[in-house]
Amino acid sequence: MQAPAIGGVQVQRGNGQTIRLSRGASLSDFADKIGANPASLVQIMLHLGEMVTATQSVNEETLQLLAAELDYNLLVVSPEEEDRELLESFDIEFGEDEGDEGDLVARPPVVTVMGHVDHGKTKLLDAIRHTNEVAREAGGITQHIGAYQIAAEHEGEDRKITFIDTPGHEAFTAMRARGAKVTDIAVLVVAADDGVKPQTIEALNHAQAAEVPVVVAVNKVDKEGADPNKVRAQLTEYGLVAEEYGGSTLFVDISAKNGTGIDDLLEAILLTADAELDLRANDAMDAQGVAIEAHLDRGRGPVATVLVQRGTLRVGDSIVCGEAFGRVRAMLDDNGVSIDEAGPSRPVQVLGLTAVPGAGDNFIVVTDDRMARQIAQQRAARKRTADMARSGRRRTLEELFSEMEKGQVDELKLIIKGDVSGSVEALEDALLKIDVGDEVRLRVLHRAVGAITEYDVNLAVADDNAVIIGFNVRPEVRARDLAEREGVDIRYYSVIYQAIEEIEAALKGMLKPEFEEVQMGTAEVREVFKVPKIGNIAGALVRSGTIVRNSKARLIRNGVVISDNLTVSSLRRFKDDATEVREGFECGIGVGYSDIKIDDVIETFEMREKPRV
Ligand SMILES: Nc1nc2c(ncn2[C@@H]2O[C@H](COP(=O)(O)OP(=O)(O)OP(=O)(O)O)[C@@H](O)[C@H]2O)c(=O)[nH]1
Repeated sequence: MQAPAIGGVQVQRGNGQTIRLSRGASLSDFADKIGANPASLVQIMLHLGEMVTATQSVNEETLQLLAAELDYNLLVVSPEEEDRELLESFDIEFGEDEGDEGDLVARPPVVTVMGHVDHGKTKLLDAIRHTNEVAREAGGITQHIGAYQIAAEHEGEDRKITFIDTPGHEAFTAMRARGAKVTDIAVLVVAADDGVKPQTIEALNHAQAAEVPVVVAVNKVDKEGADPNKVRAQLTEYGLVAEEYGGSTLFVDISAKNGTGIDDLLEAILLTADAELDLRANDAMDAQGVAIEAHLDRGRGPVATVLVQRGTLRVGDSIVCGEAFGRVRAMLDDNGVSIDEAGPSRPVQVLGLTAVPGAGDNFIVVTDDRMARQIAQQRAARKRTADMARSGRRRTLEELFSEMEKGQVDELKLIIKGDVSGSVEALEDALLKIDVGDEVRLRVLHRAVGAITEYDVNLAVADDNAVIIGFNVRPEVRARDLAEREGVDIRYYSVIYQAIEEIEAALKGMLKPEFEEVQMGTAEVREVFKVPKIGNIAGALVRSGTIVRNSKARLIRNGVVISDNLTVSSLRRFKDDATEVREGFECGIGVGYSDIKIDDVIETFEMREKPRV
């Protein structure tokens, strides 16, 4: 075959041949597929006007550009597709093999409760469980396993409904970010005395994006000043028109506190399920479903709550769940009662896995332990590669801005977290006022008070390339890990005008970041000592990295920055001065600041010059 020169480089052309690459692949991966030299692909990209290194993960557009140039038909596969293919290689179809029409039986709807803070999600979930106490099996006691099932009477029939027992859209978003579809119906809780709030809309957006029908629970109608009709009117603006107003959404007035209206709400859920969804599953096949929640129990080992979506799960089954596998040793239902089998829509706690799966991981019953182990191991290996590629995949603020300049992105999505509501609001207002013409827009996806949580990071992942702004707050440990894994950009500020200046400068294309903060170490304060002349010294355990004398430091309490601009002025191991103390060791740290409390975290950092891309 003729191999023409492109920009002076000889590469075999594809003649329309199809190749497949995973999302976030590098030029090197591309080169592997077509048996070319990675360096020559780098040169071709340069010729096409893009500077990328061979190992850097590149976006789909770039891959397609290269494929078109070389005459290959490129299919970029998502992680979900890759997993589907992995399972297919074991002759397993996830979520598809529902059998013939005749094999399908009705299954209960799976419901998630969402809504604004304090509007009563938790109270409602408790109330629903409570109304059903009579139906509980003898000997059982309420177990919070992440989901529960109740029975409600509907048109003279006893019908079951499964509720996901983690209120809020955190769980919903986390699962959606992992491609899992768990919820059939969303109950949107709106307090009648408070009306529609930002998070009400956010929750609604999540439900609509996932194409999940919504039932509105207008809560707290017992309260003085409650105005349920106002809630109906407000939601009309967002496309939720109540049935009594000529629309198709069911609104139910309830009081989660007094337990009124709960039966009507359950009825509305079943009516919506019957009208809008055809919820059926094959209960005769090997079980498949999703992990909802999992943890490591000291006595019992990994414990996972799974939702069976199809088939019947039985004690003794070999299962694989994400990267965990094992044989079902025992199953417990939401009353803590040991059961032998669980059919579609039933949540059960499973014992016997080798590791703790992640929420949103799928589980599958396979023919034997060996197959379960192989699938789990292949997934783990693939995830390691993907993680490596991915940490470079999501774009940083700087890259987003450069794409905005080129007109490729016209919206910057932000998630703002701050220490007090005043500052969060002030920051949001100020940011939204930045005027850089019509081409680019700023959109705030979420703002709240408190440390940066896993939810925030998941939201940034689900909404592709949102940037998180931490105003005097820091991420929780798990959120930090997740952000690192997913490559989500988190920006820290402690002065409002600085945040505004940087974002404004950036939006105008003038951002020239030269220094970045690099975290060196964190230490947890265990004790506080008073030392004459020096002040308070923290007896601390180094949690991560290394604490180095004279480095810059800040003090964090409950995820909120108490003081910035500190310096590690004294550092001691036992009675001796130390220049540095590593992770896992105890030491005495003085930062020239007296308001230190037990459980505070001392974070040290360094300003490093940013490598130019
Ligand atoms: N009067 C009245 N108070 C209610 C009702 N439902 C909930 N509350 C109260 O409202 C407050 C918030 O209820 P929660 O159930 O914690 O609200 P939530 O939506 O789960 O809140 P977050 O978990 O913080 O998002 C609590 O003090 C409840 O007692 C109700 O129907 N009537």
